[in-house]
Amino acid sequence: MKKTYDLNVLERTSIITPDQLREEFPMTEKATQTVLDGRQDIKNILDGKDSRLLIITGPCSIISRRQALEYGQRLAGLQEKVKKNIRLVMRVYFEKPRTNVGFKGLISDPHIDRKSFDIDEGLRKARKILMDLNEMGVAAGTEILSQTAAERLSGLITWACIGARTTESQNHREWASAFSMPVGFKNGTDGNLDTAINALLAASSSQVFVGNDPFGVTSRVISRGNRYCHIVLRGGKRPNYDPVSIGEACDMLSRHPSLQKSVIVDCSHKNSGKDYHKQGEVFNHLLIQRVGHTNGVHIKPNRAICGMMLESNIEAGSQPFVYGETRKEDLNPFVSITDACIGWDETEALILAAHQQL
Ligand SMILES: O=C[C@H](O)[C@H](O)COP(=O)(O)O
Ligand SMILES: C=C(OP(=O)(O)O)C(=O)O
Repeated sequence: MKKTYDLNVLERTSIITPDQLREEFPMTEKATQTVLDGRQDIKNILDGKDSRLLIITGPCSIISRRQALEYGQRLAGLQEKVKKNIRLVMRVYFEKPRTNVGFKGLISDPHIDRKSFDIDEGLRKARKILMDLNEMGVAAGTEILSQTAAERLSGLITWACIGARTTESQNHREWASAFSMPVGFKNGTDGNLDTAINALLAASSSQVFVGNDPFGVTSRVISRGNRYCHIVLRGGKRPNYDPVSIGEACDMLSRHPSLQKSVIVDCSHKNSGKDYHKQGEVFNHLLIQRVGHTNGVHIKPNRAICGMMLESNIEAGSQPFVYGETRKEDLNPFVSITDACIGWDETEALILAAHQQL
C-alpha cells in the first residue's frame, strides 16, 4: 500500500524529556525562592496590593549565555537601587515567533547556523541560563511558543507571555490556563483587542486538553484556569499606548468581572513603530499617564497601567545578520540579531528616572 502520511517529514528525532532535563539541572532553594517571590509580587501588582510598577526588560532574544548573565547581573544591581518603587523582571526570550522565516531562537537553533538545530542542546542551554539567573535572584519572563519549552522550563519562569501571533491559538490559551505563573496575552498583530480578551476568558477558565506528562507521555490534562492572565498592549495598525487606547482596553476589560483589569504596555513592537529610538519616548509617555503629572501639569493618574516592557540589550541597535550565512563566532553577543533594542545605558537611565517620579 502506498504511504499516506509523513510524506513531508524528512527526519524525526526524540528529544530530552522534561523529567530528564530537570534531573540534569535540578531546582535549588534560591532559584525556587526567586520564582515564587517574583510570581507573588506580580500577582500582588495585578491585584493592586503592591503599588510598585512592574518593568519587564531585556533582549529581544537571548543569543548567548554571556549576554544573558551579563544583562542579569546589571539588572540585579539596578533592582536593588529601585526596589522601593519598581519590580524588575528580565526578558529572557528563547523562542521567537517569526512573521515568515528566520532565526526562531536559541532553543530551536543553539548554534545559530541554520543547519544543526540541536534542540536538546538548546533546551539545556536555556535551562542552565534560567537556573543561573534565578540563582542570582533575577526573575525571568519569557514568551511561551511551544509546549516543549513550557513543559521543560516553566518551573523557572516568573512571568510568561503569549505573543501577538499566538494569542488567538486555542493550544496556547489551554496551556496558559494550566500555567503556575501570571501570563500576559498580547493584542493581535493588527491591534485587535478582542483576540486578547477572548484569550483571557479562555485561559482563566478550566480546560481539558492533550499535553505530556513529565516523562513525555501524551496525556489528558485538566487545568484549574489561571486567574492571573492579563493583557499586554503592543500596538497594531497603530500604537495603543495613548490614554484613549488604554481607556478603550480598560473599558473592554471592565465588561468581564472575572478578568484582570490591570494592563502591561509594551514600549516596543508596534508601539514604537519598531524603531528602538522611540521606546524611551513611549516609556516616558506611559509614566506620565501612570503618575498623573508632567512639568507641574496634573492629569488623572491611571493606575490600571501596572507594567511596562522594554526591548533592551547591553548594546543598542541590532547587528548585520544573515541567518545561515553569518557565523556565530562573528556575532557580538551583546547586540541584537532580531529586533533592535535600546542599550543598557538608556535602560538604566529610564528606570532610574522612573523610580524618582513614582
Ligand atoms: O520581537 C520579535 C519580532 O518582532 C517577532 O519575532 C517578529 O519578527 P519578524 O517580523 O522579524 O519575523
Ligand atoms: C515577538 C514579540 O512580540 P509580539 O508578539 O508583540 O510581536 C516579542 O515580544 O518578542
